[in-house]
Amino acid sequence: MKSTGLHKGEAVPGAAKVDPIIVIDGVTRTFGGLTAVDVEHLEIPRNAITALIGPNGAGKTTLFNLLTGFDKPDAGTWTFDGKSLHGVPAYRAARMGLVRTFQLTKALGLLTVLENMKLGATKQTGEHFWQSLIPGMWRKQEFDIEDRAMRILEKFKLDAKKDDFAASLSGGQRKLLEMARALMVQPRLVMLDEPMAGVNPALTQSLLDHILDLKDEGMTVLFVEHDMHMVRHIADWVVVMAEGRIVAEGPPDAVMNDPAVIDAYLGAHQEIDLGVVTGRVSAEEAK
Ligand SMILES: Nc1ncnc2c1ncn2[C@@H]1O[C@H](COP(=O)(O)OP(=O)(O)OP(=O)(O)O)[C@@H](O)[C@H]1O
Repeated sequence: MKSTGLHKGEAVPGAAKVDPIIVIDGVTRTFGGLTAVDVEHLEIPRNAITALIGPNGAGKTTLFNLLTGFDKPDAGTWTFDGKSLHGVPAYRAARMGLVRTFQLTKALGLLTVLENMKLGATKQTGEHFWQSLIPGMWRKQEFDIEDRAMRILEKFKLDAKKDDFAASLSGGQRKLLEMARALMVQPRLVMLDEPMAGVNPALTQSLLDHILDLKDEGMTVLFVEHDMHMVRHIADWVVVMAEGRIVAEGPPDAVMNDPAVIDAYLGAHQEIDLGVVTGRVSAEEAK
């Protein structure tokens, strides 16, 4: 079910949300003379699926990197659940409940699927010196982590592969593993960078279902995607970036029919099904 009634007032860039989980103010990031991100104000609605779209080089990944502590802005502030995340490194953001996946998957090929999952767990008692002196406590936690990992792997139908090296998985299975691993920290916000890129059509539906499940389980999802079918299908809210700025936002149908968006982004691809551009749909199927 699509979530509606997410914003207050008009659906214009910077629109206030009824219950925002992320609030961004004046965030800029430049590389030399290039302004990659220049976001005046942006709110991401809680317990909804928001798509961040825009042409190549619009600054989507850079914004993801900033929000998750993988990069530092030149200026600006942002909060997650009312707490400032400025200067908070990625591992601490993950502990606070904000995790992300990458455009190119970061599953560690020479670790098994289960080992990758265990690495995703934070707040490990073993990390604390004094607690690590009580071995029983550590073992109990190790058991709980493995138990949780197996439950998530079962859901993602990767349980039979738990002892396989991540390198032996297909591209799509690696994406599933990356998403599964992100869930090890019991996040409140999951950020996915191009979850569909390189995913074999056979796994597409299962990936979409997993993303929809995250919302049903109470999580918030923010994802970057070039596949407009997917955006239309699962997004409750769409934010459009071009040249570092937010140029439009609103419910998917309204945004995708907005002439400014068509100019800034969809223009060149209007006639082509983007599934064809990403290789998910053949030109014949798109007709
Ligand atoms: N580390 C960097 N050093 C220099 N320039 C960078 C760096 N990272 C990003 N840029 C530049 O910043 C701009 C925004 O890039 P970014 O990767 O955020 O765009 P994007 O919207 O994610 O694009 P795509 O859809 O192609 O992934 C681009 O012009 C890019 O070349």
